Amino acid sequence: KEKVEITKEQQALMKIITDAYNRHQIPQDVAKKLLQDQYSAEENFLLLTEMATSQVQVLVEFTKNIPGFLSLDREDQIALLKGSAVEAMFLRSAQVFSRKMPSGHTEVLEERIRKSGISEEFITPMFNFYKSIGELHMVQEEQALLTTVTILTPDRPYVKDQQAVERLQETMLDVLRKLCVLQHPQEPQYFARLLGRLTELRTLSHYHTEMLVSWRMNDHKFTPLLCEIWDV
Ligand SMILES: N#Cc1ccccc1NC(=O)[C@H](C1CCCCC1)n1c(-c2ccc(Cl)cc2)nc2cc(F)c(F)cc21
Repeated sequence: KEKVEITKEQQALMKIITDAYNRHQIPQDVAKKLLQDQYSAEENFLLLTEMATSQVQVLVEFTKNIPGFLSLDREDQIALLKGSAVEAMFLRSAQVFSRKMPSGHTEVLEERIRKSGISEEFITPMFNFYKSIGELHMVQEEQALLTTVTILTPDRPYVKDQQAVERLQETMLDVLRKLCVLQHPQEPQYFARLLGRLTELRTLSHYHTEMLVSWRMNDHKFTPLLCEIWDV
């Protein structure tokens, strides 16, 4: 049984990424708002576009702290951001949903989201994903590294130097793999399960345009940044 050991450099890398991930989070907590009041479909849609817009802004700031990201070709940096923004948003939403809350709060939050204006057909796949993320009980380092691995996906549209992105992603995957073995020694398949969630995440993200345009209201307004990032 080979001894899994995180090197000093990998330890430093993990700290940089986890600190940046925690630093670059949206200030106002959307879960708290949703738990406090019930909003109309219009108000919820506006809240979503505000959350998503600031989520993209914090994502840009976060990527600047990924060692090696700024050394990538500038256009490839943009392609990676554009290609991962929706997945990062659902990953963040899943992590918000999976947070430990006082008893009964998760149920209220789920109910509020079910009634927020999202079309029925997307509710089940979305909550299936959220619950499968919750079951993993990720530590914050795993959450930060999983988001980083998602951003560093080489086969996003328009990425020119895929090898450079692949090298960076492999560096992060190696740290994540070791961390999973050390954090979940009783579950050798944990790392594989974690990566399996990224497949579910990509599938869910394919629905995002449909989810937005089918929000139960008329006249869906988007911010210019969201028009850039979302295919709306
Ligand atoms: N965007 C975004 C975002 C960024 C950071 C943190 C949470 C975010 N998510 C959000 O604000 C939305 C709210 C926005 C108001 C109306 C109800 C959903 N959201 C989503 C959800 C994101 C997208 C799409 Cl199409 C459907 C749903 N799944 C959530 C799960 C949670 F537990 C949670 F609290 C909030 C959640």
